[in-house]
This record gives sequence, structure tokens and C-alpha cells, in this order.
Amino acid sequence: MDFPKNKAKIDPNQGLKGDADRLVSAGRVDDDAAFELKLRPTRLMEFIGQTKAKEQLAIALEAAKSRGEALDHVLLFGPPGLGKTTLATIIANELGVGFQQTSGPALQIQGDLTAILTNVRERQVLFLDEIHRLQPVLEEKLYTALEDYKLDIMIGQGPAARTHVMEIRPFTFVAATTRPGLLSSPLRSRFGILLRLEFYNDDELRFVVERSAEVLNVPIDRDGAAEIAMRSRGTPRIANRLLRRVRDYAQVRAAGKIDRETAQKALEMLEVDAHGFDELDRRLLRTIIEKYDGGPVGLNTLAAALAEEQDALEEVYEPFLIQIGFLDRTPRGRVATRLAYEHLGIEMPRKLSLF
Ligand SMILES: Nc1ncnc2c1ncn2[C@@H]1O[C@H](COP(=O)(O)OP(=O)(O)OP(=O)(O)O)[C@@H](O)[C@H]1O
Ligand SMILES: [Mg+2]
Repeated sequence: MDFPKNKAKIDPNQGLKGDADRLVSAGRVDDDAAFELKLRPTRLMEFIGQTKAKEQLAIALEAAKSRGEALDHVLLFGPPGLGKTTLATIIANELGVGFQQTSGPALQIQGDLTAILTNVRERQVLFLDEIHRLQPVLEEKLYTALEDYKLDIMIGQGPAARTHVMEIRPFTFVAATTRPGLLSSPLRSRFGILLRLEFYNDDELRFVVERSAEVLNVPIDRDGAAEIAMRSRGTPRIANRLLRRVRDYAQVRAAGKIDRETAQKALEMLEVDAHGFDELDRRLLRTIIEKYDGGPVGLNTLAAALAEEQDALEEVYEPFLIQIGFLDRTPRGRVATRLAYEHLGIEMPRKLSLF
């Protein structure tokens, strides 16, 4: 399909390849979109957890509002499904300004970016998702726009070409990335507010489940919500997805009400274990342990052995395994830890258990 050149292309469903059919994947899956929109908190007050990021943001919002200025540019970073897009929309709502969204891969040519920047309205929020995938030429163009609200435009070609400096309206740039390490330092330095999102703890996720159940009008008790929370890999997106599947099960088998037993049975049927691992996590750990003696094994070797993409492994699968201490990332490669051996019921070789 041909897109008009001067329109930003928005694809909210750009999940990572190879990840699409996985129930406990933190990445976006096609049928999440409509559902997520419905469950997305719209104000900072409703946004559960992330105390540090929320406090930092609340202060900056208050200060910008009282000065009547655009909020400083914001960089949101952290693993998928933790609420980066949600926070970006909340920022616009709290400021009471317009919100426009695009993404790194959607911007292909300079004209795309120029069109967006010349059309921004005063103080609005411009949200750029997956900024680590923005092309380098466009990144450089952004620098002056973000710093001085100016844009260099080339007019004409060859010897007759002139640059024209165009003023753009002051706006708030909010960018999100799962890979902050890939951003150049000049780009990073353009952001005044850096917000790191962390995995949620079980209590916070239980609140997420309870809140979503209320929105969806699903009867659930505290234990039922806790059971779903525990298996959600620290990720609200997964908590919501599991809730949806458990709801279906409850409707058919338990008169619609979700308690601990119903949740457990449903999740067992869906093969989501007590840590929220599915077959792929187990395969990943098992491969390191059985094929590579527990590691270290390089990322590319591991990706090839699993027939998965490197990026997907690094962005989506690994962060949680590392967070809960099942996997170590060392300079020589990935290593399975004692907890991983224990979880899989495999005895750890003596040479390793000395560490
Ligand atoms: N703090 C929160 N409180 C309640 N619900 C949340 C929270 N954070 C995220 N969610 C829920 O999780 C879903 C996924 O969040 P969101 O789309 O913002 O993640 P993301 O970090 O942008 O992910 P990606 O990296 O894949 O773009 C949202 O639709 C929302 O319903
Ligand atoms: Mg997002």
C-alpha cells in the first residue's frame, strides 16, 4: 500500500517477530490492541506502581503547568508492556494538551519528520515510539528541533540549493524505547526527564488485575487476582492478557467468578507455570543447560539454536529471566543460574555449583 508522503504512518501493533503466538509474551500481540485501549489508565492517579517515575513526573508536570510552559522532553525506557505508551498518553492528559503518535520505523524519509514537526501545535505532546529504530539522518534533524525549536530545510537542488531555517512551535517530545543502550549520547542529552520503568511486584500486579476486572465487569476475589498476578512476569500487559483468558475459562467452567482455584486450573490448562514461564522460557533455559553445559553461550548461538530472533530474545524474553535471577548476562555470554537448574529439576554439575 502507498502511504501519502507527508503523513506519519502509525502502526500500534508492531510487535517483535517470532513472539506473536506466545501467551506470556510481553510484546504486543494483534488482538491486544482494542482491549489494551479499554484498560489503559488515563490519569497519573490511576497508574499503578512505578512510584519513582511517577513522583519525578508529577513534580515536572506541576512545575511546567505553573510556569505555563511546555514540559521538558521525556524519555521513557524499560522492557515491553510496562506502561511506556500509557504514560505518554497520561502526560498529554495531565497537561491538557493534544497527543500525536508515531514511531521510529514508521518515519522513513525526511519529509515525514518535517511534516510532523511543522504541524505540531503549541505545547502539544509528540510521542515517538521505538526511538532506537529511528534512522540516523532523521535523528540528526531532530537535534535542533528539540533544542531550539528550529528546523533546517533544504530548498532546491545542486549549486542553487539553499538552507532555510524554520521556526517550529514549542512542544513536548516524549520518546519510548526498550533499548536505551542503543541511543547515541547526543540524542539522550536532548531529554530533560528520563523515566525508567521497572518490572512490577506481585502486589502492584494484583491491583492491575483487580482494576482491569472492575473495568471489564468480571467478578474476581483477592486470591484469584493474586494468582494471576504471580504468573504475569512483572508485566501489566501479561496480567491483563491472562485475566482475559482466565475470564473465558471461568465463564464456561465456574459460573463466571474467578477465585484462586479457577485461576489455577485455567492457568494450568494454558500451560503457564508458577513463574509465568511458558514452553519457550523452559526451552531457552534447557538449551543453555543441556546443549551448552549451563553457558556461557553467545546470544547469536543461542538464537540460532532456538530458531528465534536475537532482538526478540534480548528485548522480550531475557529481561524477566535476568530480573528473577534465572539467567545471567556475562561478557562471554548467557549463563543459567542455580535457580534455573532447580526450577527445571536438573542437578547442577559440581564445577558450577562451586560458584
Ligand atoms: N501502571 C499501570 N497500571 C495499570 N495498567 C497498566 C499500567 N502499565 C501498563 N498497564 C496496562 O498494560 C498495557 C500495556 O502497557 P503499554 O502499552 O503502555 O506498554 P509499553 O511499555 O508501551 O509496551 P511496548 O514496549 O510494547 O510499547 C496497557 O494497555 C495498560 O492497560
Ligand atoms: Mg508502547
